[in-house]
Amino acid sequence: MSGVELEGVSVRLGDTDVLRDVTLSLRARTVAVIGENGSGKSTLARLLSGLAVAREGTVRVLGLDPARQVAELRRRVAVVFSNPDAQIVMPTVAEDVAFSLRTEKLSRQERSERVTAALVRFGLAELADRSSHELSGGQKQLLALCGAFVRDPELVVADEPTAYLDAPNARRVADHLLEDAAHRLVLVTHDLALARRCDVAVLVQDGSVTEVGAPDDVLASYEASIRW
Ligand SMILES: Nc1ncnc2c1ncn2[C@@H]1O[C@H](COP(=O)(O)OP(=O)(O)OP(=O)(O)O)[C@@H](O)[C@H]1O
Repeated sequence: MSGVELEGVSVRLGDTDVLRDVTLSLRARTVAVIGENGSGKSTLARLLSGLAVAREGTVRVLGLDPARQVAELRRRVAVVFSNPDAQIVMPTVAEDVAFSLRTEKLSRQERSERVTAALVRFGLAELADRSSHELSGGQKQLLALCGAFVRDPELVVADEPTAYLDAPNARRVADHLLEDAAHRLVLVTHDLALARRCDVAVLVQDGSVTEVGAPDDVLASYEASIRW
């Protein structure tokens, strides 16, 4: 199965080339994307999710062109960003998770079972009937993850998914993302311990991908490059 293939990709936002001439072939199941603030990591995640468009070059995600095959991409790729408010749309927790299944042909019972299993998996079962907009920041992030995972995606693109979470929930989410072999993962993170748990790491510096390889090696280069 193909993963992520970028060839000579540039992305311009406003009058800035935020990504420049990025060529990347990712086949590993779990990939960490690391680098300094403003280096272009989120733009890379948005590119893979079809939310940013390449000005030049070719992008393939699971063999799909994110700019053209949007519906297929939405079906197979789940996206989790650090701000969960942007992803919560329905009044209650259970309704919000069910909303993620709206395009799947399921009986009422199948839908309900899938929602319940996902809520249990993310520790949200007791909050099922709560107002989704009254949750804490961390609970909202768990809900956003729940909505992403209930669709059984082939690839999860996650941008700082543990940013709002306390230590136990961060651990729980990291374990779901990293240890569930059912999906591939591209994980943008500043948490270097988390990056170390991935199969491969990608270092982004000033709009370019400067290193791809074993996390220990890439993290060593990153740490050596930081000017304190
Ligand atoms: N909509 C936009 N218009 C113009 N410039 C933008 C836009 N969005 C981001 N940028 C710029 O693009 C660059 C890369 O931003 P990006 O969010 O991809 O970085 P990042 O590596 O994810 O940073 P962080 O670690 O702080 O989240 C930054 O200089 C940012 O100011």
